Amino acid sequence: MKTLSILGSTGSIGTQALKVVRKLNRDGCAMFRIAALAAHHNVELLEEQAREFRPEIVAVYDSEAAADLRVRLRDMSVRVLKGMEGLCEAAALEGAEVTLNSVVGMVGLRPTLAAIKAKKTIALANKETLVAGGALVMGLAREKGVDILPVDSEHSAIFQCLQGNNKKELRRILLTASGGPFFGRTREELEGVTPQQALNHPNWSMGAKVTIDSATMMNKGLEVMEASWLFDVPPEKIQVVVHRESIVHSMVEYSDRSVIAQMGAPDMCLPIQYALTYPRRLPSPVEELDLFKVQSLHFYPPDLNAFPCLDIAIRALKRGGLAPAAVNGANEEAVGAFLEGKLPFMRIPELCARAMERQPDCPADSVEAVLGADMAAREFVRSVISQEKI
Ligand SMILES: NC(=O)C1=CN([C@@H]2O[C@H](COP(=O)(O)OP(=O)(O)OC[C@H]3O[C@@H](n4cnc5c(N)ncnc54)[C@H](OP(=O)(O)O)[C@@H]3O)[C@@H](O)[C@H]2O)C=CC1
Ligand SMILES: CC(=O)[C@@H](O)[C@H](O)COP(=O)(O)O
Ligand SMILES: [Mn+2]
Repeated sequence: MKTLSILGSTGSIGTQALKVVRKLNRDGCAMFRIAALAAHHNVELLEEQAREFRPEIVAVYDSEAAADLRVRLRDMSVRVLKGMEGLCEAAALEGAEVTLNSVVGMVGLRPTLAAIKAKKTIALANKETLVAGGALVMGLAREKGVDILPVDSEHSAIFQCLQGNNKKELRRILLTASGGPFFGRTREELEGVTPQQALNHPNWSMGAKVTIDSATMMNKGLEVMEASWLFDVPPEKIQVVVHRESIVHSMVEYSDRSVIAQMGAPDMCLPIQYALTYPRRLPSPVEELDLFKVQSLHFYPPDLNAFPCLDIAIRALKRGGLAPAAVNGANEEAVGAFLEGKLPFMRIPELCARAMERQPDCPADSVEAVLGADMAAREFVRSVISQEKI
């Protein structure tokens, strides 16, 4: 029996994680107990999940929503917590062995650190945590002897390709990117795209923020940073390869030029389940890969002119310090504004680049420093939007 805390249980990754748990428990392959659930404000779904999985605590970031949930669950013996404190308590709950962090955004940083301090194994979907606070997270994980198991599909693929091989003999990582809904378009053709068009990912059904990141290719930039921290590989050894079908989830090349790929149907249940059952491989709800149906796989270099976010993120990683936190904060704010119709699509990269330039060179050596850079970048984006009355 493995006991789990799931942060972001109402989201795309969170609900698929509960699907995996439900199926494995029903099949009797592995038994999971859910000790804690957490989300922002979706109390309808949290109530449903709490009644099904009977956790000890449910954390709701929004205070009013927490009060509402407390009333809804008054017939149950469950503690309903609120705010960042509640999120951190859910992440570090005594008795839980694995904390799945699948909240979206920088808000995931403190709970990740709280879980590592409490020596939980971390199943990490929340890439923004590593992008902005990679040095803190990986440093603390090393100090506490805690495993960070990747959930992001490409990183799970790389992790799987590394099993049984010598990391010292790794030559490079080939990180695949779908290219998103706007693959093949020029920069000019991207000027007027709408949120509805950008939310139309060709291969994956995901939350809104990561879907827009895929459309700008900032997602791949964030993933280069995530891979660099997770596998301790410099940016020069990570090559982004556009692969339209999202069947090859990533590859690693060794010194002898052997390239090992991890493939499968594009379904997040697979990497989620591998992180939860690692090192075991159990039957999953993922459909069989039918190569006769797929027939051909395509690979292209990324177009950095049409998708400058990828280049901005790689430059931030090379610069180091608080530059990635600034880019990430600006991106979160700009993506939110784009989704609300307040910012044109191609201004996302422009504002991220400007936020990075404004960020002084300082080490990312404390949570306060990282959150400060994040906040400054967000304020910068907000001030540009309000001054220009976009
Ligand atoms: N979806 C996917 O297939 C993939 C996602 N990822 C990464 O996983 C993470 C989650 O993505 P995804 O599931 O798509 O996102 P969703 O938008 O679908 O879900 C986000 C989850 O985070 C919760 N949340 C948001 N803000 C807070 C907060 N302040 N406090 C507590 N909980 C909060 C939401 O709660 P509520 O519902 O109440 O708002 C929801 O449960 C992201 O970092 C993404 O990049 C990585 C690879 C694939
Ligand atoms: C499923 C997953 O891991 C996403 O992060 C995915 O990679 C997004 O697709 P892109 O390759 O288009 O960014
Ligand atoms: Mn990914």
